[in-house]
Amino acid sequence: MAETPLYFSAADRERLEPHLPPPQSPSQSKRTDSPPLSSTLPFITLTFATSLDSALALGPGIRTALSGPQSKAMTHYLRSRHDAICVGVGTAIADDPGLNSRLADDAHVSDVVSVEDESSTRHRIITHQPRPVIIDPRLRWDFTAQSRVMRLAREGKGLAPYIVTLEREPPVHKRSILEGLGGKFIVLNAEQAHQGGSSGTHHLDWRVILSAVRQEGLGSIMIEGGAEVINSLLGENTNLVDSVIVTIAPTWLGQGGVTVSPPRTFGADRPVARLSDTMWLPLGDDIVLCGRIAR
Ligand SMILES: NC(=O)C1=CN([C@@H]2O[C@H](COP(=O)(O)OP(=O)(O)OC[C@H]3O[C@@H](n4cnc5c(N)ncnc54)[C@H](O)[C@@H]3O)[C@@H](O)[C@H]2O)C=CC1
Ligand SMILES: Nc1nc(O)c(N)c(N[C@@H]2O[C@H](COP(=O)(O)O)[C@@H](O)[C@H]2O)n1
Repeated sequence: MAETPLYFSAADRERLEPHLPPPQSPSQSKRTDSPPLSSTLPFITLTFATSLDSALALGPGIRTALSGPQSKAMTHYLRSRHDAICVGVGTAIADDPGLNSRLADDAHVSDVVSVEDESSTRHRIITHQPRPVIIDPRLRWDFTAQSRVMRLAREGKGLAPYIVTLEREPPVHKRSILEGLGGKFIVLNAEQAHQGGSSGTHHLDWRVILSAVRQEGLGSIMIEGGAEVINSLLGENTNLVDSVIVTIAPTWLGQGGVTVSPPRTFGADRPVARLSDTMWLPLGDDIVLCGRIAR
């Protein structure tokens, strides 16, 4: 079924600009005073949609629409303004996500081409697509050529993922699907990647993950989720985060949801993290909160 076109106005783009990475191509932004990209890490935007009770989804494995059409368009604009889009394997398994930008072309996006899908229907799409990056240390995601992100890559509407893993020898048939579409496995060195040097856990040092992303030539990354990813970045890795953009939907999902609530890294008497330089952008029924982690 055809999706409603996603439009994001020029005025709202201007308001978001101070919270976005430096533009990489002329069509991505009008901003010209951008600082140079860090050489070792990409610009990192943490972004997700939450309910009023801090839930990302109704429950584990349940794909849950929180964003309305306007804030969804904002997210797809963000996708068009980053080189990469990252989710944990839990999200890849639960959602079978597309992880592309499906923003409708308009006067403000010049990177537009016309493509034909498998049913010979023509679509106009933007050509700057983010590279999906899936964090999957033990290769739990049993993707196929029909997984949504692979189909979109095949149709020229998105890019095939880079899968960050510790598994040195990913299955040959998986490698062939991935590489046939332009994706790849990024195999990390287990000794370097384990936080605290303990290779008994599957918890990897975000700095190592993100350096590997940067080494692929990706200068900016939006990290969308899910809960485990967001909680670990807000809990003990806030120093890595350049910008936070949260869509708040006026709904309560109720108990049992997949929630954002980072661990108390500084003890029980201090907040874990707080935003400064905040900007609130109402979009339809939702509100989008932008800010930086207060240092
Ligand atoms: N509302 C929203 O904006 C979003 C909602 N979601 C929802 O979140 C849910 C999935 O969340 P979770 O189950 O928490 O899964 P998740 O997507 O956070 O993935 C967790 C898994 O990723 C891997 N991982 C993450 N960080 C790692 C690290 N530092 N080192 C090594 N491995 C790491 C591990 O294998 C871990 O089990 C889904 O229901 C999805 O729909 C996901 C993204 C955005
Ligand atoms: N911004 C936002 N709003 C919601 O309501 C959501 N459920 C999500 N989820 C994230 O978007 C991914 C799905 O993307 P596709 O539409 O399949 O491209 C999902 O996997 C979450 O990362 N985000």
